[in-house]
Amino acid sequence: MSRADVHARGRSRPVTARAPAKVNLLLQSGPRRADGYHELLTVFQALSLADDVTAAPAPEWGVSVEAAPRAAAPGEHSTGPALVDLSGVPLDETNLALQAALLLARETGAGSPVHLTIRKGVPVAGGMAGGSADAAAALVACDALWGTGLALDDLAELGAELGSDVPFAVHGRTAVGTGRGERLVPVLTSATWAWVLVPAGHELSTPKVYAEFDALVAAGRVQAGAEPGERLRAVEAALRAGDPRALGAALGNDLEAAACSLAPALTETLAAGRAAGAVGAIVSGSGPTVALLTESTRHARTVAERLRAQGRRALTAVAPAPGAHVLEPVLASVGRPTGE
Ligand SMILES: C[C@@](CO)(OP(=O)(O)O)[C@H](O)COP(=O)(O)OP(=O)(O)OC[C@H]1O[C@@H](n2ccc(N)nc2=O)[C@H](O)[C@@H]1O
Ligand SMILES: Nc1ncnc2c1ncn2[C@@H]1O[C@H](COP(=O)(O)OP(=O)(O)O)[C@@H](O)[C@H]1O
Repeated sequence: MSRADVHARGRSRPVTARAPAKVNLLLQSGPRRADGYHELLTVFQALSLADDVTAAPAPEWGVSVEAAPRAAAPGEHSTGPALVDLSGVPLDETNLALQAALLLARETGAGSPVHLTIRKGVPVAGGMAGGSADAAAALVACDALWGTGLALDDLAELGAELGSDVPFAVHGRTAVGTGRGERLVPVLTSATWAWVLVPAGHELSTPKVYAEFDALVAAGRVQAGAEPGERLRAVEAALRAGDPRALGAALGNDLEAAACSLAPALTETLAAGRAAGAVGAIVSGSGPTVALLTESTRHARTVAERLRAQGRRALTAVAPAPGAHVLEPVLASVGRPTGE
């Protein structure tokens, strides 16, 4: 494609894209590889909890962040700000959304400077891949703004250079991830799954959690990647059957012991989630968000309310959600996830 074609297909107005947070229904980790990454067998599921990124033509490259407005939950009459702490989001060239825009510009030769505005609904450093969602949304928004017209697979491949979770944020839905998590195969599920997310109010660093996992494996306290096929089959069967209790029983995360070792209060949060009626409770990815599976959206609201009554934060979300996609202007203000 020539540069002239690219500009003819691009847009002159700002473009907003939305990309989902994720939970890992299953995360099995082998030992650390020579390149420093762990070989994973994971099942990702994308949530209605999401970040939006607006790309607007600007004199110079830049990024800013604000809290996403929250839609009214059913039965509520007003909306309010999302309770996401934005202080952990870098506003320099280490920001994953800005890195994504610069990478796409470099690879295609098409881009001119943009200012990116991130509206965050996903807790930062919470094990829900919010930074990866921002990178995926920036790729999709800039692709539309500049008219580069890359296929989703090409955007996902570029995204893998920025982080292992970025390809999944591009594709969304439910998928098995292998390699370092960047190689994806979709999983069939026609059911809607209802989640409650309990943010911890502090961050956990992904590299530190993997390092703690290595230490626990070396000490013989955790096994690296036991019985991968069997556990994957149980998750896939529950997804196909649309059975929340079966899926709740099949959830598993090899990083959970490491996350609980670094943040011991998580053990109590997992127990509180089960006691509140969740059919499955798991640390999301490297944590510290706890993801609770429930039987229906109504049940999710009940579980969330029980947890809030104990003074905990609880967000509700449904899954699977689509991957990164452009929001046409009329839709940009609707469809926000609900929650406390
Ligand atoms: C644990 C998971 C589970 O989905 O998600 P989060 O909890 O961070 O959301 C992922 O493996 C995180 O993926 P992501 O956050 O994209 O990590 P990357 O930027 O690629 O890597 C950051 C660091 O994590 C470690 N890392 C990551 C992926 C992997 N398969 N093995 C690793 O050991 C490495 O120390 C690496 O330097
Ligand atoms: N756009 C972004 N949003 C959030 N974090 C970002 C972003 N860009 C870079 N980061 C860095 O990535 C780290 C991990 O953030 P995040 O993706 O939210 O969590 P996790 O890896 O636990 O899923 C943050 O601590 C921050 O330093």
